[in-house]
Amino acid sequence: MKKPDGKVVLLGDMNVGKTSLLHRYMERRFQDTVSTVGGAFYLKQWGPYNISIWDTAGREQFHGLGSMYCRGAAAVILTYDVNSLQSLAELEDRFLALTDSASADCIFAIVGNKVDLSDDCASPHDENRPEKAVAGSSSKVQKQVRLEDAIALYKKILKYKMLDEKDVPAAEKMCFETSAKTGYKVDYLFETVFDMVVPIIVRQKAEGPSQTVDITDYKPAKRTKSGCCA
Ligand SMILES: Nc1nc2c(ncn2[C@@H]2O[C@H](COP(=O)(O)OP(=O)(O)OP(=O)(O)O)[C@@H](O)[C@H]2O)c(=O)[nH]1
Ligand SMILES: [Mg+2]
Repeated sequence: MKKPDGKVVLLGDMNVGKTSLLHRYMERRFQDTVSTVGGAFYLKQWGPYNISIWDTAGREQFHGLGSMYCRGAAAVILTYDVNSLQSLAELEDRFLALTDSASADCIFAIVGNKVDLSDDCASPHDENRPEKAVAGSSSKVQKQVRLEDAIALYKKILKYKMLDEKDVPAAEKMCFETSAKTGYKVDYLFETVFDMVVPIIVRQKAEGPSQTVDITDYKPAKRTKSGCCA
C-alpha cells in the first residue's frame, strides 16, 4: 500500500453522514451505511501526494479513539446534520477537544450535511448531476441549523486554537453545506480541503517523518477492494 503523505479526518456525531460523504466522494454513489465501528480510511492521490482520509465513528463508545485518529492531521472536517441543532452543538462540546492532537497548522472545515432534506437549501439540485433534481420538495422540513451558526462555531474554534482570523482561511470559505445523497457540493468540499492541505503536507515532509502519523497505530480488521478498511 502507498504511504500517506498527509491526513484528513472526518469527525462528528453519529448519523450525520460522515461515511456517506466519503462514499459519495470516493465511490461516486450514495449507498446504505452501517454505523462506523472504530475508524476507516481511504487513500486519495492528490497531485504528487497521497492523502489518507479517515472516517471516524460518531458513537459515544468510540469517543476515546478520536484524538488518536486526529494525531498529526492536516485537516479536520467537522460534520453536522443541518436538521439537527444538537449535532452542531456536539462538535463544540464533544469533538473539538479531540483535535488537540492535530497538526499545529491544521485546517478546519465545518460541514452541514443532508441539505436535501430541508426546503431552504442553497440549491435544490444535484450540482454534480444536474439532471437528478431532488423530487418531492413538499415533504421537506425547515432546516434547523443556519450557515451563520456554523460560521459562529468556526470563529469559536479559532478562539479555542488561539488563531487570528487574518492568518487562516475565512469562515465563509470553510463552512460548507452538502448532501451526500444528491452529491451537492461534496466534490467542492473535499477538493477545497485537499488544495489547502498541500502546503501543510509540504511542510510536514520537510520537517521529517515523525509529523506525518499514521496508520501504523491502526490495525484494520479487513480490507475491501476499494482500499477502505473497516
Ligand atoms: N437524506 C440524506 N440522508 C443521508 C445523507 N447522508 C447520510 N444520510 C443517511 O444518514 C444515515 C447515517 O449516515 P452515515 O453516513 O452512516 O452517518 P455517520 O456520520 O457515518 O454515522 P456513524 O458512523 O455512526 O458516526 C444513513 O441512513 C444515511 O443513508 C444525506 O446527505 N441526505
Ligand atoms: Mg460512519
